[in-house]
Amino acid sequence: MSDPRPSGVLTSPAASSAPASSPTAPGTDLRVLFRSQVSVEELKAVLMPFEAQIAGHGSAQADGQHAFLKHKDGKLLKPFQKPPKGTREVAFYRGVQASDEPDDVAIRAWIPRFHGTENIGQVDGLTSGEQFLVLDDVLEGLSSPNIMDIKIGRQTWGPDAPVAKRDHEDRKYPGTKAPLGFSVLGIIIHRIKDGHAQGESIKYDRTFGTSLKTEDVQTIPKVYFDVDNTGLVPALVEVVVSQMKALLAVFERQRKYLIYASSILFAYDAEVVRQYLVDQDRARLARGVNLKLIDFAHVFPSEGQPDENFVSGLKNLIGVFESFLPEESRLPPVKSD
Ligand SMILES: O=P(O)(O)O[C@@H]1[C@@H](OP(=O)(O)O)[C@H](OP(=O)(O)O)[C@H](O)[C@H](OP(=O)(O)O)[C@H]1OP(=O)(O)O
Ligand SMILES: Nc1ncnc2c1ncn2[C@@H]1O[C@H](COP(=O)(O)OP(=O)(O)O)[C@@H](O)[C@H]1O
Repeated sequence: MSDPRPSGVLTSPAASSAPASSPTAPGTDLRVLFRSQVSVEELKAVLMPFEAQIAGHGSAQADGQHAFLKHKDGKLLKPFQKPPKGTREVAFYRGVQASDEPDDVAIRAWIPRFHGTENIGQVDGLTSGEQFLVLDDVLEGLSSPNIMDIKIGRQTWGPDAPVAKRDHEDRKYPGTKAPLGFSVLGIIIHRIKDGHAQGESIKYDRTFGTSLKTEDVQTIPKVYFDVDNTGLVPALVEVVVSQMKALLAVFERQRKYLIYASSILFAYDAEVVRQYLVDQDRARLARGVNLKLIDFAHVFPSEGQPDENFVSGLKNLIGVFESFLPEESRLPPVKSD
């Protein structure tokens, strides 16, 4: 991947959603950092490439340009997509975070915390900046994160999409998108070997998901939980399934949004699984699993309708994971009211 680190900084208070009196100490808060003119070297000392970006614009499996960045303080910088996608995504994060409506409060628990936007650009007198969303990193605190990005929905385009985009999207991931309503964009795992979680990672790029046949969908949990190497750990699958069911319950209830082309980002800590295999501490195992919904470039008002496209895709995905569990460990179905 080419080095996506910026070559300079553009201060842009107008683009930031942070209050003018950001309370964090200088040097630890992005808004403080970007308001003062800092050198390229200072900037490179606090911003790093984000190696765990599976999919999306700027990922290694796309063009590697305009990629996510990781700040030393743990936050992620996601490049702002061209309008209307970037503006829609920012409006969604702001709306959900500012609202007291029950649907928003429920959804808030399932999306990364949003910390406003920032601009980074050239310091050359005539600046041209790149705008970023500042987000919590779903992988924060996981020492050997095993991650998977699954886009939910048979329809992955919004009502504003031209016919060519609809057709192009509808043809992708043929084994899962049309028949089941989800697409595996990629997986990264850290293998547990000789009693420890390895630093080296194994990556499955989008060709895993695009070439997956409908009859082979059980390969998804098999690969993600590295079953050929670790064996099946039913407690781990149970925690993941119970989080998926809790997310499903929120989406069966909510009547505010139609969310197209968003993904569930699955994350668990292979190191925590290794410890679980030694001491069977289920509470710590559960704390080592984190599922969040990401990518809100195609969110539209639902005007009182349920988001059937999202709900049916997620139900099918839960079915795939559940049927991977031994019969006796399957969880009861979620009640929608
Ligand atoms: O080729 P495109 O133009 O449809 O690019 C897709 C992106 O659309 P955009 O260019 O932003 O309108 C598209 O972005 P959106 O979902 O439209 O935001 C995805 O990144 C898609 O990749 P995948 O389906 O997630 O594997 C991208 O698809 P691939 O590049 O993987 O085909
Ligand atoms: N909050 C986050 N925490 C950790 N990783 C993330 C987060 N948001 C996105 N990612 C990573 O970045 C990739 C692309 O994210 P996404 O929001 O889908 O970008 P795009 O809008 O360019 O498609 C995901 O596949 C995931 O690996």
